[in-house]
Amino acid sequence: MSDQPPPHLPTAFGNYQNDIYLRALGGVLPDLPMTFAELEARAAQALPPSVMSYVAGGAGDEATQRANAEAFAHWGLYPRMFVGARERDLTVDLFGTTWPSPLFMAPIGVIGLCAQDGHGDLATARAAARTGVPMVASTLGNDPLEDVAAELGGTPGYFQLYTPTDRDLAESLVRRAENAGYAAIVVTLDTWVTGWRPRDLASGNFPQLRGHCLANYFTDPVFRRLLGRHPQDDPQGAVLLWTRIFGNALTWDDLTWLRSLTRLPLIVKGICHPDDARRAKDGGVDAVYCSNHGGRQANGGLPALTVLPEIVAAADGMPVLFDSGVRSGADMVKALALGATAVGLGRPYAYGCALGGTDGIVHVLKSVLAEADLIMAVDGYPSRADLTPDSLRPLP
Ligand SMILES: Cc1cc2nc3c(=O)[nH]c(=O)nc-3n(C[C@H](O)[C@H](O)[C@H](O)COP(=O)(O)O)c2cc1C
Ligand SMILES: O=C(O)C(=O)c1ccccc1
Repeated sequence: MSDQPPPHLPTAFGNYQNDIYLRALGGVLPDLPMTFAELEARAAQALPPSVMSYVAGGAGDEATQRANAEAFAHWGLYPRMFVGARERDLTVDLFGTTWPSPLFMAPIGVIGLCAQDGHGDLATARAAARTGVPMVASTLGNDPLEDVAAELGGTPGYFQLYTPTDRDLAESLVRRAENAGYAAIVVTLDTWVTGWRPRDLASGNFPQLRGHCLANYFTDPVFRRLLGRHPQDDPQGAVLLWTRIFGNALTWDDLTWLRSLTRLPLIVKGICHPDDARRAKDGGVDAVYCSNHGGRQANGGLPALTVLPEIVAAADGMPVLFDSGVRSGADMVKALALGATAVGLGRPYAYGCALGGTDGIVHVLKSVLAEADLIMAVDGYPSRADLTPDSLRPLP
């Protein structure tokens, strides 16, 4: 059999579909799930219950978490015919770099624990290297940020900063990220304190308190100075110190300092009010990141997708990154149509990691991209620029 795809089947990202059908002709069926529902169900069987609870759970009765995903169903894409969208261009330029598509991996602090070997951060970076899908590496890694960066190949990585109370430690983390080659700093604003998470509370489950995912702190010279000894010599003291310095309730006055920390592009994550987007822009950030942390932090909030158009309007041409509730290529296309510059995938790739490490993540990324690409093909939107709010109609 020729390995050229039949001409009526898609090219580019949609090629993943060809791969699957062609392998099936050779008798090999996919061993990884093809839907989010199955991905989540199988991850629940593969992961230790404590890790599954932490990843899948959210704040309160998880109404906001569910609403994030359901918000996508309130929009439908108009199909357009006679467009001949034989080739799709999903590329996007961010801060002078061209990404192959607007999809990226959102920071997930316990991704390390999702992999069987405890190195999910490295698995994520390797998936980024294999797919070209950029990764935002969390402060809360199981492997040091330098080791993660070393696995990225040529794919861009951003470093997500949880701003500690100690400014020297914040600066040290940022300097390390710069030296390791990260291309932007993402400061997360909505998680200086942990939200009310009943699933984890019921089992007293908080991985960091057991010393997990603190590698960036334990390897940091400023952290070690504050601790006064090597973290290995005092693991309990090290975790205790972490609980004291982890979160800083920042105010707008701190933005000047944050901006002064780096010449890399600065992105603020957790922006869900247009006034905050405007003020962040005035404060010199390079992009805002519209997200409600996947409903993990505050229940009773607005779905992130619902506020996205207001954030895009307020950002007034500045890039807007988006996540919270993206489960499929269709979701990705809708977020783009509502004005997102780039779209972050969260829990789905964590489940992929749980089921197959790097291969599992690559499968999830390729599936989302293939579906998005095929929707743009079938519905006649050959490029991101063709996807506008007018491409969507609200459902009753
Ligand atoms: C298990 C888990 C850990 C997370 N850790 C971080 C983190 O360290 N830093 C951060 O900015 N966001 C973190 N997030 C939030 C994600 O970046 C993203 O906003 C969220 O997953 C989007 O929601 P969704 O996964 O339901 O689509 C985490 C999310 C999950 C599920
Ligand atoms: O679990 C999270 O979503 C997360 O990012 C976090 C990190 C540290 C403390 C609390 C929550």
